Amino acid sequence: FTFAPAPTANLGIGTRSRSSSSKALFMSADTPTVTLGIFGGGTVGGGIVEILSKKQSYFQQLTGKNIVVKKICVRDASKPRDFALPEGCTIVTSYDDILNDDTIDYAVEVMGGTTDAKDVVMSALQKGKSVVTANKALIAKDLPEIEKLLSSLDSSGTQFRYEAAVCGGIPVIRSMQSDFVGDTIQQVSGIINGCTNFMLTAMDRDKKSYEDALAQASELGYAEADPTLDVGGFDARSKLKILMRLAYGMDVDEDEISCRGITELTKIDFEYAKTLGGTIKLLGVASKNDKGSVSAFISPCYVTNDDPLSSVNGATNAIEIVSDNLVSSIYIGQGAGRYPTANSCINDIVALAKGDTTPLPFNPKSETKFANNYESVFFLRLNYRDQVGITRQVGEVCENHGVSIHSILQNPIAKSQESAFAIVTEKVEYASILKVLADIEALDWCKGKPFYMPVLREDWQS
Ligand SMILES: NC(=O)C1=CN([C@@H]2O[C@H](COP(=O)(O)OP(=O)(O)OC[C@H]3O[C@@H](n4cnc5c(N)ncnc54)[C@H](OP(=O)(O)O)[C@@H]3O)[C@@H](O)[C@H]2O)C=CC1
Ligand SMILES: N[C@@H](CC=O)C(=O)O
Repeated sequence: FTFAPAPTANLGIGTRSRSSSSKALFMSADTPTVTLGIFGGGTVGGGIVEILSKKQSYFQQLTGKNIVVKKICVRDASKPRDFALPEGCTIVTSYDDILNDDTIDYAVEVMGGTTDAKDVVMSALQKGKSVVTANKALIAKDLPEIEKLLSSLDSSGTQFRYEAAVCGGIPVIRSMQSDFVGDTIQQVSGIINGCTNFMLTAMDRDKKSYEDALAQASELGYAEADPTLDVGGFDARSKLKILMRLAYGMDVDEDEISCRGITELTKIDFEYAKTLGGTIKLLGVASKNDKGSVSAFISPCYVTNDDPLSSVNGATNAIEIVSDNLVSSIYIGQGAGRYPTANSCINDIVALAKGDTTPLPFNPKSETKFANNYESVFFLRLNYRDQVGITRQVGEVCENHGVSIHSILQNPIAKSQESAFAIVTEKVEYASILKVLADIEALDWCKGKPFYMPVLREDWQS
């Protein structure tokens, strides 16, 4: 390949640029090169390689450098890849092939997991390689340790970027790192898992079964390697934890965040949601209360049809940030999939190659406390064996825990042994709802675990 020499602006800022030494790998003998080692050649890794190939000369103009993928580390080197290997790039299976290669400037970690991925990221940083990752599970777990390492490094040119880790293609990390300095964030909420939003849309709108919806989401590259992380809400919880750190400077223990995925949802919940004039979305919500502490949860939520979130379908994500100055900012875009996610990694890679440093220091650690409770209107669904006095007993249980009932819905009973009705409460504490549910579950007519979900806006019926 021969390209015209690129402008030489920005050379050497934040990177260890060199002149190229190999014609096969490098496009021009006198254009500096930044060399990548990518850990992972799957959905995201493949997308990064494809975009880099497609926009190679544009990136050269933009950064003044050739951005070259030298090695891709995978688990199984013999597996066919669905992307073309760049010329001169080799597939390797040992992390050290990248980590110990001094000609590699940036490590891109897109293999997932939290054990080997952590070793790879820490080791790359220690060796002076800037790191770009899409791994929310790792960041949610280990960002403080990574930051500590970063601050101990001699070279401020060694950077760590993770735009793709939250909501795939939406540039929300960058925005939260740089656009809210003069603002105070009160609430961060929204649809932050593409796989489950795709599934809920497929089940509700397209009448697909849960299994078919999940199979299709996996096929399209939306699901995690272990889809339990998606359907169980854990992937969304990792992202919410990262957003909470950026919004409030707090490091909450992930396990403290109430986390319910979409596995408890049944057809009847969608039917009742429809009767109420809305639908169901898996949401992450972190909100400051009037005492200054922050509560958070991942849960299916009832959303009215006139709420903007109700029409966010497929793998699209949407995050609303409520803050004192900007009031409400909504970010909508593709939250999962090859190109949206790779696009965010590419933005990080190109920013590094240009010599940009991370917009601002990460939000400094604050003393903000986590409160494992929140207030909401709740939707409850109870499966029961029909008998006299059920609604009276439910009313009594609610009264015992100070929970006021707003309405009760019951579709005509088709099978007396297998019926379900729904209750909508007034605004109450989550802790009270848990007590109500425990008492109801102990009643002899109650079949299985009652289901509950918050109703998104407290003014939903006013
Ligand atoms: N897919 C998406 O929409 C998004 C994904 N992410 C994150 O990006 C990361 C990658 O996701 P994705 O591309 O979908 O995952 P894939 O499962 O598609 O790809 C993972 C790649 O990593 C390789 N790999 C996995 N484990 C190892 C290991 N121990 N040693 C060497 N190579 C390994 C695999 O090798 P092999 O091919 O040989 O099996 C594969 O090439 C994850 O952290 C994920 O959470 C973030 C946002 C969106
Ligand atoms: N599995 C994740 C991928 C992106 O983060 C999702 O579906 O959101």
